[in-house]
Amino acid sequence: MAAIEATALTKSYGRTLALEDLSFEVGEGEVFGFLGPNGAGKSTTINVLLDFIRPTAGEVSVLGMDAQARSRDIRKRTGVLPEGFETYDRLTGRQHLEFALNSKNADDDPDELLERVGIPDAADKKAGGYSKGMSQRLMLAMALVGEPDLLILDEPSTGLDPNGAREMREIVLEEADRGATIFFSSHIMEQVEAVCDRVGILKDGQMVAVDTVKGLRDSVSTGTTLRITVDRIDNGAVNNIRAMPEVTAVRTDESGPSLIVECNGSKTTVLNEIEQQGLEVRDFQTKEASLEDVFQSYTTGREVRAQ
Ligand SMILES: Nc1ncnc2c1ncn2[C@@H]1O[C@H](COP(=O)(O)OP(=O)(O)OP(=O)(O)O)[C@@H](O)[C@H]1O
Repeated sequence: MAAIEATALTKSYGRTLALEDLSFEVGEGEVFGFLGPNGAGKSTTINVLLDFIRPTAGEVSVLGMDAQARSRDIRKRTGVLPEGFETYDRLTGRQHLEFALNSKNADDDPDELLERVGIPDAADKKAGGYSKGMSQRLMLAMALVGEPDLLILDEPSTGLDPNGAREMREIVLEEADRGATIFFSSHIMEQVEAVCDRVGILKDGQMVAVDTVKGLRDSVSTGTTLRITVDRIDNGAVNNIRAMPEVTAVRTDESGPSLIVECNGSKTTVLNEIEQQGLEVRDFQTKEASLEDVFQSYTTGREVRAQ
């Protein structure tokens, strides 16, 4: 059973088409990254999954249940960290958690939850005095209440410092280990790259790519760039390497000294040829397209070449 199954979803707000014939599936236990530029339709999709808004057309099932007919049952088994949701100034961290525990009929220990999200001393302080990062951590603790089967995290790193962002990643991985499915929207590519099994890229309400990070990289990268540190640069050798069928470009960098070789074939063949040309290979690095490059390629149409 898929944890989320969206079929031909369309949502229009007047003349704005926020989602257009959007279909995708998230497997049970999967960590799925949901990327898209501002206005692509990410929040709209999440709101449809939770039945906060109704689609103009199409169907969604969440945890095997129809998102509209069974929204209460779905929300009981789902932890949500919504984007831009504000804590209640006059309630303490513990009171926020008690509210979440009651609504989920769960019996987690609020202190343990706050400890887990890194704000153990905040339990009895009013949320009005929390920093942005503390509020975000409290919201995460609320999402974790009751060991949900599905976690929907909308921009979970908002307001977090680098340590907070790392702890967030660790919690996502722990939850995945426990067997939860995680649907994770983010603009921070390192976060997505570090935790997601698969990534979907949304643009103008349509899913323009869905794959593993590696699969996405392979789909846009026009080749591999090798930076090879050699003992010296020899123009004759460089010309011979440039003439290899798998090599598309060679640049030299006197500092190093290094050769920067763009190739479409095996890097071993290139390295062997460099040695055949009498140069000594001292070190080499391979640079692949980053998820950032991939995102740019799918959302702006610009060609990608790893630098
Ligand atoms: N309540 C609304 N009324 C009218 N238009 C809306 C409404 N909510 C969203 N839209 C429009 O629908 C489109 C998708 O918006 P959505 O908020 O889902 O995008 P998003 O990918 O979450 O963006 P962001 O990354 O900026 O949060 C946008 O063009 C937006 O202006």
